Amino acid sequence: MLMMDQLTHRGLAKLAEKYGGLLHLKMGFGHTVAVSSPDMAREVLQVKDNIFSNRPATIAISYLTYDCQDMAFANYGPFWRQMRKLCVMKLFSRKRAESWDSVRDEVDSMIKIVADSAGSPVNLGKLVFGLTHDIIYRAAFGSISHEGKEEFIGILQEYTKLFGAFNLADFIPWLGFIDPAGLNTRLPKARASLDGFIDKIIDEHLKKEKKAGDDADNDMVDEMLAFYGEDGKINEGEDLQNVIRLTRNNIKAIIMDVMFGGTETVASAIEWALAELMHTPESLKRVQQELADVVGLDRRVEESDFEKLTYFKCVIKETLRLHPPIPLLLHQSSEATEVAGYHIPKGTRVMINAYAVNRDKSAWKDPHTFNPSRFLEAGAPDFKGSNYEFIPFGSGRRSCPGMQLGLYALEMAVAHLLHSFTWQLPDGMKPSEIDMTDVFGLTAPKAIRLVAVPTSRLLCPLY
Ligand code: HEM
Repeated sequence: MLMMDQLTHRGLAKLAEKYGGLLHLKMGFGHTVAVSSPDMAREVLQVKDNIFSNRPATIAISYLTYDCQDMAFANYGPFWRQMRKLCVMKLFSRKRAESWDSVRDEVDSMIKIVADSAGSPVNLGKLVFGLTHDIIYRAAFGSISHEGKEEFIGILQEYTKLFGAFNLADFIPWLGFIDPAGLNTRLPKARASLDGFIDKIIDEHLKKEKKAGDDADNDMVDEMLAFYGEDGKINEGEDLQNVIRLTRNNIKAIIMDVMFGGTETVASAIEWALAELMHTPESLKRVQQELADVVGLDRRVEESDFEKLTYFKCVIKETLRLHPPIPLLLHQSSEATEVAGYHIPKGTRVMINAYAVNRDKSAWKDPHTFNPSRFLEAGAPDFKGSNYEFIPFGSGRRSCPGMQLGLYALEMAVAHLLHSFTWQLPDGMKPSEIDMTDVFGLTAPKAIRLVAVPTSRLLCPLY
């Protein structure tokens, strides 16, 4: 218990250097195992994927997800399977134009903001966190006016704090009365705020009359309301319309999954990509030269250019390797099993350290150096889930269902910021002086926001 402050992605990576890729920690009454090497990650995420596909839920997570009525925290089983199908086929599907449109529109708005600030320092970190909140808020609720967004972000921030707060009762249940963080009062208050906020949105959507052919404008709440039923039911079967009935709690919990899955992850990756490029000016020069050669300076970059932007794609991969937005993947064993000859009891909490795996020194040359060119080599690993030395989106059953949407937003934002502007550090700061530390939470964003001065680079108007 006295090692709690070492149980971050960095602390566990350090412990793994001493004790190896699989280490056991006994905390209170629970067993925890940390996985830090590609071989061990393969054992857990591929060989024993069926056993390690549950999620550990703390008291706060269970309470805030209405007893795991969502997808991200539901245990593996028929309920999770149908919820995941709903997410993949309906909510995150490329066919649902609203989400992808919201990425394009919000990136456009961001470029306008930056263009208007040309010549002055821009807090890029703050800007891109605002961008991803706007994208996901609009994809979920369809409200272009952003009305109520600030209130909702306040609720999200309290949820993030509550998810991450240390609670002794998670380890020693009968010590729940020792509550220094005030969780026993903060949890009901936070959930009541969310109830008030989303119930209102659901009611508005229920009242809204839909005209035939409106489907292309459906937001995520519309999509889920097509499966709405007061009593709720989830059965096995192929035809989702017949087997799924979602309650309000399901809808609220899934909205929170999307908010947590899709905002900080993408924002921290955008900020890290820009920070790493500014930290290594030769890479920044090379990627901007590629954009100038492939796209030209007389127009803005478009999605159709991406496949020709080979080095740019390597920059995105190298960023996700060094800074996997979710550094620790949390799984739990559903039965007793063995990994590499070691006994793992049923119910063991398993932390797969994507940060340590992506920097494993037997898999990567100079693992801590930002070197996008490593991905130009033939046979370089990809992040689709079958190379266990590179797992920014996880792998197997619980891997990220929002990968396509997340990558789209990440690539659009970084490509536009790099192609449209030249970036300089403020007040004569040197690249080596950029603070490259991170903070540990559900994600691992930059500890100190990146600030840089833009100047327009294009010969055409930006908007
Ligand atoms: C760069 C962007 C993103 C990265 C790097 C990322 C990464 C991940 C990772 C590592 C996991 C956990 C895998 C595991 O436990 O083994 C995950 C799960 C998840 N992600 Fe993403 N994600 C991104 C974007 C998104 C977006 C845009 C959404 C939705 C709009 C999303 C929704 C989810 C959900 C719902 C889960 C839980 C899946 C489950 O438990 O079955 N993610 N993501």
